[in-house]
Amino acid sequence: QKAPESVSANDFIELFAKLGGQHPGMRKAHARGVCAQGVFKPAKDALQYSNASFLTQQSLPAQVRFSLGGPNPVADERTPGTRGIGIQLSLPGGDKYNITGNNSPVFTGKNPETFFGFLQTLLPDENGQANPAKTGAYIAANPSVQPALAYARSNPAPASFSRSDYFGIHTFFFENEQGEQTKFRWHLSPDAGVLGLSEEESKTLPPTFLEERLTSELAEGTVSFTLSAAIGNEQDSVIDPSQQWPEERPVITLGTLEINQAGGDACTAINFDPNVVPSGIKTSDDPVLKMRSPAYGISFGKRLSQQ
Ligand code: HEM
Repeated sequence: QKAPESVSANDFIELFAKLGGQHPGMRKAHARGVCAQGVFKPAKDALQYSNASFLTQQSLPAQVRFSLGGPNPVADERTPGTRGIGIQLSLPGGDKYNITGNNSPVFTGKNPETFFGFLQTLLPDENGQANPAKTGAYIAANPSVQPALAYARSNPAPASFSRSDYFGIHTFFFENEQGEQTKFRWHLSPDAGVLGLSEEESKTLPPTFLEERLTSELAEGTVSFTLSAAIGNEQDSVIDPSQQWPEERPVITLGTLEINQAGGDACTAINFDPNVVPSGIKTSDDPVLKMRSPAYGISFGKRLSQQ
């Protein structure tokens, strides 16, 4: 029932394989997904907090990947659970800004150890069976996993990648000319509105429908999202991704993401590590955010060499 004292990025990669099998050449998490391309049009609101030069641009090219959480490359898309987005903006001068989030505002645990301990309870027992009692006991003993699990229970499977919210979860900072920092958490919301899949509709769909649905939506027009940022207060946690900030925080618009094409493999060679940020944006010391760099790096290296 206790989280391990320490875990490494490689421990995660090995645990993902134990939970979901070996899938050479695939991402070790969020294995199922679809590439997309579009443009990001920055809004000017954040210029009051940040000297990030990309905010003054009209439009930036965006490489995108929508995905399902977990290591299973043929995961059933009709079931509720994690959906993700990776966005890589290319800035003038060659810098990149990676914006990678999930359809939950909170993470399953206050640190990598707590998340790891939770995942370990999902491994089959010596008799090859799942042990929900073990998972239940762990959840009770580790309250920081509870908000994310509660959110997941109330969140139906999205009807489309274009009809889900995505959240950055971690705290980041805007930084201005004087080096002053303002903490924020980002949220990407679909301009067509959030829409969950009804049970009835899910019965009529094949296990994989999200790529085709996105492609047909794009045949009819652009799919767009608004990226916004909640501005944190003194007391809002910087390092704990399991704690949601209060709803009433002021929100500013960062820009609009317009997707205009999907499919292909342009995103295969992209590592959407969210620690890659341009000047004017800073990462926080959230230990989960920090763990993502080495974990994504290992997965990226392995999958590009067909491991
Ligand atoms: C300890 C915590 C975490 C670990 C160990 C982890 C691990 C991984 C790994 C290994 C990949 C595959 C990377 C690649 O091969 O390119 C991945 C992808 C991804 N992760 Fe995480 N992750 C963690 C936390 C998070 C959090 C907090 C979020 C959401 C805010 C998130 C969202 C995503 C998304 C959206 C992708 C897919 C990116 C793509 O399409 O390439 N992960 N993660």
